[in-house]
Amino acid sequence: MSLDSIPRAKGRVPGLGHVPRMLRDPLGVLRALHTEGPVLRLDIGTMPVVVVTTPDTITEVLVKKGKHFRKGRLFDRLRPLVGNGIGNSEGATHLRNRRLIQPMFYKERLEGYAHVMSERSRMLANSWSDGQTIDAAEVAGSFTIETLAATIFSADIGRPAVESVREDLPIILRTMLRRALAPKALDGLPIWRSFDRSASRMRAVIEEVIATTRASNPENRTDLLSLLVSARDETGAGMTDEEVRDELATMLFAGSETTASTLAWAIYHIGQRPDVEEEILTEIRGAVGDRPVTFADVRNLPAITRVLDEVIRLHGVTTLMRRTIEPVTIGGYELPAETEVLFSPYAMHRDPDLYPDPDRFDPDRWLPERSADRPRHHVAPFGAGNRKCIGDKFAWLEATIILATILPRWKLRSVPGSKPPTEATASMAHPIRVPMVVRRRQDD
Ligand code: HEM
Repeated sequence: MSLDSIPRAKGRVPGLGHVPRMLRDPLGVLRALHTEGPVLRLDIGTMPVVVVTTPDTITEVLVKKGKHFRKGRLFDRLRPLVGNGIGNSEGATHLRNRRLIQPMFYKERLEGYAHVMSERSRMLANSWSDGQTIDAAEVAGSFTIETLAATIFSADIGRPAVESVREDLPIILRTMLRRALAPKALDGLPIWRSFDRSASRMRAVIEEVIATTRASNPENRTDLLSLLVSARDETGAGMTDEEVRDELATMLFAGSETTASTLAWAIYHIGQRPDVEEEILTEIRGAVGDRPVTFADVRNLPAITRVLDEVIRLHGVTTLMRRTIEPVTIGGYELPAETEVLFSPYAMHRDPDLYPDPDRFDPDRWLPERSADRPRHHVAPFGAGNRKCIGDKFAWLEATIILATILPRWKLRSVPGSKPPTEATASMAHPIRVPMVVRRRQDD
């Protein structure tokens, strides 16, 4: 069994395969592949990767034939950071640890995190001055990293971890995707050293905080780390320090850039669309008024949810991968064991066959009357199947609370003359800079 029958993607260079094309314009290539066929072969150096581009073939990989797959190369190469956390572990270990972690995202926990999110959103809103220019990408980046760290680590003992996360995580995120896609032969390059240094520093600091938490009555605390340290499986066994460290690093990695990018794009798009902004403000006035936004308010703010759903359609996760563990047929092609498979939620969500006028920001696509007939598997910003995102509700909660807190106080508009933000490729198609001017609303 070989991959020879699968059509090759365009733009292959002898020896390097499609790497030059991918590194030059990764997002453009991912989108272009959707016009080349449902199943394609891409060569990363000499390693073949099968790309699946349609909702049906992606669902085959993630759900219908999911048991024939493991996580692939992209995730292997994240091990220096996330070890064997649930994003990376497999089989019984994944199942056990996912079950132990899941309760941390139950409603009663989210209610508690919502307090932290709401308080931090008010602090942010109070920190601006009228007429100030901010970079919404930077603001969203620090806000989500610090809020995640504040919900993960208890405030008193987690400070060193929060500091390290704030310094090191952005360095790691900047280098991550390129490192994952570059051939292994390039591993020794000095450009990766900052990734390795930051990853090991962050892991060392997290280890220290775990030790302090274990020694400090974690049963009486409600932060995520204390919950992880106290969690027990059905045999009564808990997680080792190493497991806890890997799960924390996984949450920090999986939960920060993703949410930050969504938030920054939401602020940008709302600033471009006064009609959408007005709809949101009317809703906030009716549902929340002047008091702090709570967990219970979020379901009464559907106009914000529609904006977030549209933002994640336009600017979502760029690349995910799997590896076959045994021969399996996908899209009519037989893939042998150990085949690397790649797919892009970003490119799928911009496919004009699925979303007419795909580059247009149109939150009304998500109105019940316009989305009711859309097949569920055409929408996969958080993945699907047993590896679906565990933090989707956390992310939407945080983004909704911050938007509902800042928008009634501040009007945010792009700096006059500034160009639309460029999409950079990390795990998300995140905006590089989003310069915005903030104006106090009562001065309108
Ligand atoms: C806009 C925000 C987010 C997006 C778009 C997003 C997207 C995703 C996607 C697509 C996956 C599936 C990966 C795969 O199939 O290979 C995933 C998994 C995961 N996400 Fe998220 N995520 C977001 C926020 C978060 C947050 C806030 C957290 C934690 C606090 C989180 C934690 C995780 C974890 C632990 C996994 C691995 C789950 C497993 O393999 O069992 N994510 N995420």
